[in-house]
Amino acid sequence: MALNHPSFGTIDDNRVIVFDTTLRDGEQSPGFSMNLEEKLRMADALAELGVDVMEAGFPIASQGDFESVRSIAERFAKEGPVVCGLSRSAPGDILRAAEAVKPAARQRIHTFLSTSDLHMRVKLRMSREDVLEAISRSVTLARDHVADVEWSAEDGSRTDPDFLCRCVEAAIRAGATTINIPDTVGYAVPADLHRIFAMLRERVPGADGVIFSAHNHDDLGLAVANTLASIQAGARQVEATINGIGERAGNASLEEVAMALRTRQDAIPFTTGINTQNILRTSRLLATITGFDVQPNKAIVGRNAFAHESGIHQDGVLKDKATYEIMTPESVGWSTNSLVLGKHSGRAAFRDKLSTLGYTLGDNQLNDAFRRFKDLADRKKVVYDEDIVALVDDEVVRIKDRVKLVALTVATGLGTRPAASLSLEVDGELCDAVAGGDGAVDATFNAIQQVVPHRAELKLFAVQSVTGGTDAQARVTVRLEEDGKLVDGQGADTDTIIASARAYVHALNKLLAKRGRTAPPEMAQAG
Ligand SMILES: CC(=O)SCCNC(=O)CCNC(=O)[C@H](O)C(C)(C)COP(=O)(O)OP(=O)(O)OC[C@H]1O[C@@H](n2cnc3c(N)ncnc32)[C@H](O)[C@@H]1OP(=O)(O)O
Ligand SMILES: CC(C)C(=O)C(=O)O
Repeated sequence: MALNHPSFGTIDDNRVIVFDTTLRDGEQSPGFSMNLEEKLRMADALAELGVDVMEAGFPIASQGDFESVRSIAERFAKEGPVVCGLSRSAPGDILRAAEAVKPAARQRIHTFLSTSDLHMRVKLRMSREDVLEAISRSVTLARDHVADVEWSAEDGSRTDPDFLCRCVEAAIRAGATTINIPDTVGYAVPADLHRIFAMLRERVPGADGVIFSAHNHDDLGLAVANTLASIQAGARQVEATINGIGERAGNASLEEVAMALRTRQDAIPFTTGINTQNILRTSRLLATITGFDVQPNKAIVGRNAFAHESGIHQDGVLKDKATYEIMTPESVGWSTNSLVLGKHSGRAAFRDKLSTLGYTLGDNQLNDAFRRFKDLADRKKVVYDEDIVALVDDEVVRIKDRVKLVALTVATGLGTRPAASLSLEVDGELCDAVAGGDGAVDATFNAIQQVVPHRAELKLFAVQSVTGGTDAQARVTVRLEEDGKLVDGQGADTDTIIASARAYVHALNKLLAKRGRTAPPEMAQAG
């Protein structure tokens, strides 16, 4: 049956109202306090996102909170979401909330009181009868000020079912238009909430004239699942926060609930007014304002939510995105998905990355470059595009080399003379050498010179870091001069000494090429 609501008029049967509480429960996350200007920026973003109700704060909490709610209410004085202020059942709280939300075109007072035996006995020190009376008084007072009143049974999911029915009945009789049953401590499992909402709708007189609302905390990681179960049992308002922020482990994440509904229309056929393309932007704004980034694996808005690293997935996505993406990245505001190259990647993604970087390699070159890429990925946490460019440039120039670096070990330390032991393949023949030097690089170059004696002088030795971090690749340039001919060699590796050896060998290969491809390199005795 379509409902008639003071703020929304007739609400379609399959429409779920999104009640955003980022600025109230979200702000209860330790360290997430926002100042007035930040709250206003967030409020604008939430309005653009399309939330139906914005819980702007808890006006009695402080002068600052009152002014934030009041300013947000002024911001939406002509149109915009319903602006809501939270209050305990105390008259002072309710009057303060009423004053704060007053400028808004559509105003709501949200008043709450604990109903579980534990909370009533220990925290409130009130009897059941006291609580029932306080519910009637507080909701009546709130209704004297606004037409749209939400009442919440704090710790509702742990409340005795019969008593919960009596509390909800009292709130409806006093004029509440929305009844919220919070899982305040994140204790419930989906079946619990399903049972509670089904029970209230069946047993409480007047239940069909109000909106039931779900407000779930994530202490067991079930906030979103519990919210979806509540909808399936008849809740038509969901309370949620951007990035799932909120008291302790947080609240149900708004973006996850909205996208679960949109993606699984077949299972939960309900709609929201959320403009999903704004989700990422809103999430990022909140992270910027609070200084807390979401974790990379966070659903929908985490850096990895649409990133694929493993070869089998990347191959699938390149063939058809639907193989591993259940929604499009564009639908929530990402410009595209991403294939991240790492040690689990395969040739398909590597080839695709090379082609976006402008390289077309033959099969042999590709295989050699891929082997080196895997080797690099084993040693380096993140393989950036710059790493691939360095690696492929290195591979491409090396493909016809006559001298190849096969193995290198360097021993160095305080108080010992560095020694390098290496193996080179020269025109297909394996040659070993051991040499000392005035440093690890010097020893390495001396060992190379033992295998391939030459008259060339070292003119330049330059080391550059390809990316940041201690696991970054070093790109080394070596310049040699022989008989007035200058050659530059490049080498890249996460190990600076290996990169140096590669660069030196590369320069030597160029010298050999300049001497003429038929002339054999002067080779020392293998050994
Ligand atoms: C489940 C939730 O998220 S509820 C919202 C939680 N958010 C907040 O608490 C943030 C804002 N809170 C505050 O700024 C302060 O706690 C205030 C201003 C509300 C109250 O501050 P104080 O008066 O110093 O009280 P204090 O916070 O120490 O204790 C809370 C009091 O409220 C009472 N109380 C708690 N819930 C309710 C309620 N729904 N209705 C009436 N009284 C309540 C408690 O029993 C306690 O009363 P007591 O002092 O007589 O024992
Ligand atoms: C005030 C209520 C809705 C609340 O935040 C809770 O119970 O978690």
